Amino acid sequence: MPSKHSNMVSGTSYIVSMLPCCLEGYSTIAHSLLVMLAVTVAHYAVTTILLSKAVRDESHLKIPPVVPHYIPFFGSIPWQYVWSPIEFLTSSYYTLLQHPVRLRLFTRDFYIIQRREHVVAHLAQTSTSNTIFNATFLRQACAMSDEAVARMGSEAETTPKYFERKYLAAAPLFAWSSYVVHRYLAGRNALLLLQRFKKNLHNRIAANAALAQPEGFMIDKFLDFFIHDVTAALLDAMCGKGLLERNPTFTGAFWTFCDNLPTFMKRTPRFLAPRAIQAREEVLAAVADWHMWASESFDEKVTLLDADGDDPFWGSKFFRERFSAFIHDLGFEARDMASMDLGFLFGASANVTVNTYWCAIDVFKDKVLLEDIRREVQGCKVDGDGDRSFDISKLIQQPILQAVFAESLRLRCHNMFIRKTTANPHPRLVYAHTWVRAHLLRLPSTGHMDSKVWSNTTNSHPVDAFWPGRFLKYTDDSETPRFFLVGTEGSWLPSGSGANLCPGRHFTKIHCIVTLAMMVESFDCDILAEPKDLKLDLSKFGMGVLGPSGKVGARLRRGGLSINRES
Ligand code: HEM
Repeated sequence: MPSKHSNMVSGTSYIVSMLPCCLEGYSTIAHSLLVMLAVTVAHYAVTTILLSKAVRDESHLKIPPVVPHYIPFFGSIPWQYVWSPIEFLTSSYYTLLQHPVRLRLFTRDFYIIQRREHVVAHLAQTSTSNTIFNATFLRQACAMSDEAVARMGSEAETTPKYFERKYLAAAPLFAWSSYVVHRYLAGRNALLLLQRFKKNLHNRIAANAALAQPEGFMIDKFLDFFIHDVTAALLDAMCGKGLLERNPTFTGAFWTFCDNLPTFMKRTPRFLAPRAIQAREEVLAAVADWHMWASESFDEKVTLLDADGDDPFWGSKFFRERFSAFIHDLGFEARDMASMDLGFLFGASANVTVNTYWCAIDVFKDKVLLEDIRREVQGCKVDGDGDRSFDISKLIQQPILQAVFAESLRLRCHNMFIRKTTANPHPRLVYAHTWVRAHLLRLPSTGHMDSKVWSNTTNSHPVDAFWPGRFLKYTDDSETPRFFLVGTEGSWLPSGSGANLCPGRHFTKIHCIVTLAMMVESFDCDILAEPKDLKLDLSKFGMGVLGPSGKVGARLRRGGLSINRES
């Protein structure tokens, strides 16, 4: 029987006998780690040298250099973008570079284009297309079927004969659809839309029973007023009354849908986002129901059209003709048509509502600004029309109203323009880089936060603070400021620029200014929010106007001039 002592000896000798083996194991690991470290450092060094070589090369045609990165296969993973996108785009290494760069992510290359002249020059190009974004938005956010999305992006589709594709590098159906939308939102059509919106909003404010209480009322979410009154007035103005009358819970579900854009774009599964997916189903069913009802109720021979060809069922010729073209001429499914119109309603309502909401917060929070705005609004009342109306063309020229609108968009609207290139870029970019065909470009609108453009010399109003004075200039001989955008070209791009410029940009301005005018006229409002609640919610960064991160309550009571219902 082995003694205790002999056990110890054999245990010790076992350990001793294992040592070389373990050390060998450790040294293999250490060796592998050293090799990996050497590879990553060498890879980083090589990509850094290539970058600086490319930057010094001043020949006209070159491909943007790859951003230096350590691990060959992974590429540069922009972690900072996830938790602080604004900081990433304004101060990270990539964006401080003065020329476009290529970001390699696994096997894919993305181009980041910074500096306003580069961004503007690229947006101006008709050889790039935003089809990739449109298709992804329709498929992932609006649940359009793969077949319909494929048709929208197909070069084989034909458009109505009257449409001649002239300048957009988009597939025929996208290009035609864009043309029709631009026509709907321009000239007299836009004026009619505005008149309907103004009247609807006026009537909704006049009919708001809670506002009629002498002591006013509190709302937990000030945004609810915008969702249920302002957005509803706009939806009625676009679609006629049928959509909301037949689907009374539409506005709430619609807002849940709009608010969840990132959820849909990330393809979050239903079990993680049941409310968002349910809301999307509800709004899609409502739009399909409105389509069905309007197409059954409208009779070409009987229905009375107004002088501009609009009818009460479809609300406007635009929706009626679009439905007819896609369903009857092109044979699209009713469900896909609902996705298409839902996408349009999103584009037409989400950003404009949130920006107007911010403007109201800014104005009601600052009593001096509120007085200035009330003075401007008073100066635009139409003589002899009681308290009912404003001279709109004068109203939208008011400097402080315009400055509030523009400053809110500068501060809160952060777009990421995603483009696919199809040809070489504009010749103006002589010292910039050009790129090969069919690559994705991402063009952030970081100019909005460029302190060289937006701050004064003493930096008394930092770029991340709301200050409408940035857009105002006082001339020597006048007490009244002038609204001023000169010098900010390319640094203020809420509506994009160039070939895909937002067709709703004029309506956006009028919507905001008219809504603000009606609100300051009709009621007083205390904004009940802590400064931390008014910080930007970055979850939708790159997708338009960002909302506040916290809950913003308000106390509203009728004030200013009371308004009567318009017939
Ligand atoms: C604050 C409000 C708004 C912002 C920030 C905004 C922003 C934009 C931007 C940046 C684009 C171009 C995207 C690109 O270049 O890839 C765009 C396109 C578009 N916007 Fe707006 N927009 C606003 C309001 C509106 C309104 C009120 C409408 C309609 C009434 C509208 C309808 C559209 C449509 C239909 C497109 C696509 C146009 C096309 O396919 O050619 N937008 N918007």
